Amino acid sequence: MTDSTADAGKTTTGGSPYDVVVIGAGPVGENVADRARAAGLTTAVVESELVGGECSYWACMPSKALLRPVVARADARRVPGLSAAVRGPLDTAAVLAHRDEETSHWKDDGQVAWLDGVGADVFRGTGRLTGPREVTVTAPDGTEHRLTARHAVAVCTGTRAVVPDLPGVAEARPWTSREATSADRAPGRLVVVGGGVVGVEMATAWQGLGSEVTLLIRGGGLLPKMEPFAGELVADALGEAGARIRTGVSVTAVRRRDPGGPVTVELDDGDHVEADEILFATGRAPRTDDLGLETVGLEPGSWLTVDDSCRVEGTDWLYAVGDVNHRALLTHQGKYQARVAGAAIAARAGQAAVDTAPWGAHAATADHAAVPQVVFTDPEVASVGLTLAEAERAGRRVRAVDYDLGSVAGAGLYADGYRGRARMVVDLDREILLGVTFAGPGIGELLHSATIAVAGEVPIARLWHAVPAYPTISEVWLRLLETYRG
Ligand SMILES: Cc1cc2nc3c(=O)[nH]c(=O)nc-3n(C[C@H](O)[C@H](O)[C@H](O)COP(=O)(O)OP(=O)(O)OC[C@H]3O[C@@H](n4cnc5c(N)ncnc54)[C@H](O)[C@@H]3O)c2cc1C
Ligand SMILES: NC(=O)c1ccc[n+]([C@@H]2O[C@H](COP(=O)([O-])OP(=O)(O)OC[C@H]3O[C@@H](n4cnc5c(N)ncnc54)[C@H](O)[C@@H]3O)[C@@H](O)[C@H]2O)c1
Repeated sequence: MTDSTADAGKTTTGGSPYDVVVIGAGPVGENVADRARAAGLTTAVVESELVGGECSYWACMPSKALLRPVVARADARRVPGLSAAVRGPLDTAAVLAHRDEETSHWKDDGQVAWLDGVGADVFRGTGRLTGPREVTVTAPDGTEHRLTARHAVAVCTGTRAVVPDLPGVAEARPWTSREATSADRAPGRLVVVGGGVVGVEMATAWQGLGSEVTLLIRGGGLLPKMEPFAGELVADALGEAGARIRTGVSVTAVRRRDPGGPVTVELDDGDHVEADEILFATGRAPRTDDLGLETVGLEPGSWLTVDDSCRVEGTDWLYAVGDVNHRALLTHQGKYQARVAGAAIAARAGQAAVDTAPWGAHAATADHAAVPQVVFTDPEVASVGLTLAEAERAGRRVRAVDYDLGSVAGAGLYADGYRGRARMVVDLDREILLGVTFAGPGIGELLHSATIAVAGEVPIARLWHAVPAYPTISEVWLRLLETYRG
């Protein structure tokens, strides 16, 4: 590992230029560096917090560690002969201790060692663009180090949580996803604002770990970007678990008079809710406000618009990969973009052919057509591609085919009284699938079959020959195809 070594307050210029400089060592920056190194390009990576990024320490990993026992218990409670054995509460302290293990106790030695292993030089500090192909790193001790890039700078700085600017919000010290994933105890009462993925996952986790959760939704339901039945099934299960869900309400003010005391949440219908903590799960903003974008003619604080090779429009050297380009705010999709962008940087550096045609080696085409996502709630929700509403908005001639998952033999064996639903959105002109959504216990691992069908544009006539094993939940594929064929 290389560190910035200049005297405090001084600026030093790095030795020879690197081929590639990556700003941000989250999952995406790590993978851009890996691909660049694999192509033989010298690579520097700049990280201001922990190598591994939001995903490893305050997002995917800790949230799933909190959710796993909650969902496993809900599943077990639906198995005859097992349910009585899992009636009691979870051991919250043990769950939190396991979460701490999964985050390596918020230490990044393992991930730094991995980057060392791929041969990238790691610079600790905040990276800022100070001109074309130039990044200045300010180390924690204030020293500055200037890096130059021969071929590419890749911005992989991710996002931060957005907290609405409401009266009293700063004094109330609300939770964002960071506190919700790293808290060392379950609050007695937790208000969650926002019914997107973070809101429903964290409501599920903390309700299961012993908090009394109230979910405040300004719209009509949960998970508004997905098929409507997904949010309805999750809302039913959250309600049965004891959470309160209030739709059509907005928070107007938050008050916490005593720093150790309760928080009062004022609502636009004149009512209020009292709680011990309030979590704002109200979306994300790009971490580009302090990135020196103005030095290269771009707007500070903006999402970085890129082409399909993840190159920022109007430049031939600047790439923006992962959350920061706003294409698909998911770890696996950002890592896919990193593989594409890394290959494109290497091809352009070597003046080799660049294939940015749809589904080409240097085009992140799946971002438009086949983004998979699993929401790890009870029940799980898994989707890929377009919803019916999205396909209709795009002007496609489509038909939605639905099936009650509870009627599949494998689902009945999985859980007593299994509740769930599946939908495939069929492109009637090409007879391929544009999107698939499953909502039900244990369906997360089913998703990749749908991703292959959608990304592969597998004709329905051929899917008919992909025979699901009996008696698994995946037999829903057969039922969907039979329903389509009438
Ligand atoms: C609660 C929660 C749960 C989630 N769960 C999932 C999930 O289950 N599955 C999934 O696919 N996605 C999930 N996501 C989304 C996922 O976390 C992001 O898509 C992913 O982290 C994006 O990776 P990234 O590398 O683009 O950005 P990040 O992970 O945000 O990493 C960016 C890195 O850049 C660094 N950085 C920022 N600015 C600078 C700078 N100027 N100089 C140097 N370094 C800088 C940051 O410190 C950080 O380490 C979740 C998100 C949240 C909030
Ligand atoms: N399992 C997963 O894959 C997973 C888990 C968590 C997060 N993520 C990703 O992280 C990203 C961020 O998730 P998120 O849930 O923070 O964002 P989101 O955009 O999905 O949801 C935010 C919700 O908050 C609502 N909202 C915004 N401002 C509000 C306000 N002032 N008052 C009330 N409600 C308000 C929005 O209408 C929206 O429904 C998403 O893109 C998501 O895909 C993925």
